[in-house]
Amino acid sequence: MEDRSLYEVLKTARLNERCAVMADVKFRSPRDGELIAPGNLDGYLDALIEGGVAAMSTPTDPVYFAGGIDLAARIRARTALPLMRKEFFSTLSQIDESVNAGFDAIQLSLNTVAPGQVERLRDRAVRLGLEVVFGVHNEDHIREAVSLGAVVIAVNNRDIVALELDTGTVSRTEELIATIPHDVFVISESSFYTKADVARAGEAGAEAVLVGTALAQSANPTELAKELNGARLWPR
Ligand SMILES: O=C(O)c1ccccc1NCC(=O)[C@H](O)[C@H](O)COP(=O)(O)O
Repeated sequence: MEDRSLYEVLKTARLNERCAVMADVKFRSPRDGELIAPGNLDGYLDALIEGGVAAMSTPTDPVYFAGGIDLAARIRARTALPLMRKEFFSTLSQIDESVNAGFDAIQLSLNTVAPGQVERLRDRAVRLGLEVVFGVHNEDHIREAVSLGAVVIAVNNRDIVALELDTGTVSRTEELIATIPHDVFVISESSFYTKADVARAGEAGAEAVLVGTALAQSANPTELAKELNGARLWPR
């Protein structure tokens, strides 16, 4: 029986008072161009695992992020860590596809999912056993996520609607986190480069950070992951 769970990773982080590091396996980004060559994927994943990342995500959008279900399947085959899908979700078939590809969780970013679609997508995901993370970028999104019964909220420090071309930093998480109920786990996403950035997320009370570009651009992703790991998580 599968026991991979992103929720469990976040619960453990809270228990141990240590901010977990999640790796976003992002092949390209609109801001930075190519990040991971598909030919280097297996070695890159092994380096992340050796570095002690607690979970992974991957954007499957082919247009802006050069991702895909085929690449996700390669990630799934290489690691037993919890794996979350990032996508511009709009159809129920994408949810079914996520299960078939072996994802454990999906992120429904409330600024990208069409109004009225969120409940349908969430209900299908829950019914099929996927964990659901609500992606937010402002207080309105947080209110909406809470009203939808969120267990996990991901604060994206950058604006995905602007394809993350903006200059958002962890300060967005610091500003918004007080409006998130204590019993909801928080992932702070995007713009993490240094140990000091992760320390700020931990001090704000985020159970995890999601790191993509910095790991992909690092000459030594294993060492960087180790360096980012272990930040103190302060109670909210
Ligand atoms: O966040 C989404 O909903 C999303 C949907 C489709 C494609 C990509 C998406 N997000 C990408 C990210 O959030 C970032 O890649 C991730 O936080 C890592 O950021 P960084 O460390 O700054 O590369």
